[in-house]
Amino acid sequence: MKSTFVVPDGLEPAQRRSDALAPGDRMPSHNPMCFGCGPDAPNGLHLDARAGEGMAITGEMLVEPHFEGGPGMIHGGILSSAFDEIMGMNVMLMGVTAVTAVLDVDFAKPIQLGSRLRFSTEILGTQRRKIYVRAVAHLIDGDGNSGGDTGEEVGGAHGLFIIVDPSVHFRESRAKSQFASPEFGA
Ligand SMILES: CCCCCCCCCCCC(=O)SCCNC(=O)CCNC(=O)[C@H](O)C(C)(C)COP(=O)(O)OP(=O)(O)OC[C@H]1O[C@@H](n2cnc3c(N)ncnc32)[C@H](O)[C@@H]1OP(=O)(O)O
Repeated sequence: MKSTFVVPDGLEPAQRRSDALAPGDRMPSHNPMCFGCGPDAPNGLHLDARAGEGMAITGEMLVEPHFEGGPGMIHGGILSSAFDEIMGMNVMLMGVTAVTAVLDVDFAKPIQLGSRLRFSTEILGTQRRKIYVRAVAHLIDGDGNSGGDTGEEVGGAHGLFIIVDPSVHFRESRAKSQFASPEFGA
């Protein structure tokens, strides 16, 4: 992965919450209307994420026709959103609420509409409220059911997430949401 993102030395290892999902379990959406993972978001990415081993998760996504940027190609903002979401879901393994402060994306290869992408992401470590995450995206091989990451690597990303108190962070915005949750202070 090509990147100028600096991951500091001496990070603390991230701790998986004691009741985190088992490897292979589907990760629930944190908000049904979320553009990235929400099943009810009409034009969303509908990322399907699974818990992995340790501090890793995986996710899959179909590059839908309405994700077009250049002719026949994925829009760069869509790939960025997918990385943002899958890394944000990765952070949920820790049992904290965190928001993205920095997103660094390597658009390594063009991605055509109709492709299926597989994301692999892991938490690199923490420093106070900061959580450092890295992800890569591969094309899923032609048979459509490999589920592996043996296809071509088409992108990579780093994210810096900051732990927040959801009842404070979403206090003013939550009334605008179509989804109300006690976690957001509703
Ligand atoms: C179940 C519910 C799920 C809830 C949500 C799950 C979402 C999943 C996926 C989607 C994720 C998103 O897109 S979230 C949406 C996009 N992101 C946002 O809207 C965030 C908007 N920005 C903010 O609200 C704020 O800037 C924060 C919260 C990120 C930081 O503000 P703060 O709380 O005042 O913290 P602050 O003291 O400034 O910084 C804390 C530490 O982070 C460092 N830091 C802060 N920003 C940066 C930065 N840009 N670059 C480098 N470092 C930074 C500081 O130096 C400091 O380090 P040190 O002094 O400790 O060294």
